[in-house]
Amino acid sequence: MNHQDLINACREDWHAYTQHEFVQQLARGVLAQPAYLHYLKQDFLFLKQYARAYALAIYKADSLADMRKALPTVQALLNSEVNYHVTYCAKWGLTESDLEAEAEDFGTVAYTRYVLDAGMRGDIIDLYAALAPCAIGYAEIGRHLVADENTKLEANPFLDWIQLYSGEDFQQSAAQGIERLDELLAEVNLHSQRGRNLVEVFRTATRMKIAFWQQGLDAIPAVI
Ligand SMILES: Cc1ncc(CN)c(N)n1
Repeated sequence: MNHQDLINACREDWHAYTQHEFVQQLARGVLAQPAYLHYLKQDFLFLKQYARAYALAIYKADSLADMRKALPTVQALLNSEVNYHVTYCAKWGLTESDLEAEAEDFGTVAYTRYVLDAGMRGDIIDLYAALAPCAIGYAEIGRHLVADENTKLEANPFLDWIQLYSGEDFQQSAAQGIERLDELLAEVNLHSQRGRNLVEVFRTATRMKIAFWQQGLDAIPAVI
């Protein structure tokens, strides 16, 4: 099996994740600021936990060569994406201490601890299956948004976000992650118990991604 089998096995959830209303509003430049700010703060907390989970891939690897394969992504997360995120948040009036002081929302806790748990109780393939919807999904969203004629590319307050995830650096690092996942999945039969378990890990992580977008939208104060 390969990563495409994982996506095909949970098409509806995948669609709900990659075409979520949060993403549509961001693409049209109409997303309410409280939703975006909540997302940015939670995403900072997410990235820290995600880096911990990715570091688990080094712990779970059997050989030195496999340990090294996880290192570029851990480095990219800690030295590049998190730094970029902090700089980017400053443009929205959020300092690093604001980000650090933020409490983790329920969706952030549920999602990140699910990934850590799937990785800790399973092996390296379970871990990669739980990590995968992040990079694969954001790369797909980035590519789709720049290619879609309905995306507002001029005077869109969220253009930097679209450029980050459609950009060469992120696309390349996602492609490397997919290559590694496919290498590991090649030894598994999709229709075996093992294959079905991996689909369930991937599906659960994808459902958590839907909830993560939704918690951003839910942060918009109700108008009474
Ligand atoms: C929730 C989430 N998922 C994925 C990414 C892309 N690393 C992110 N920044 N935030």
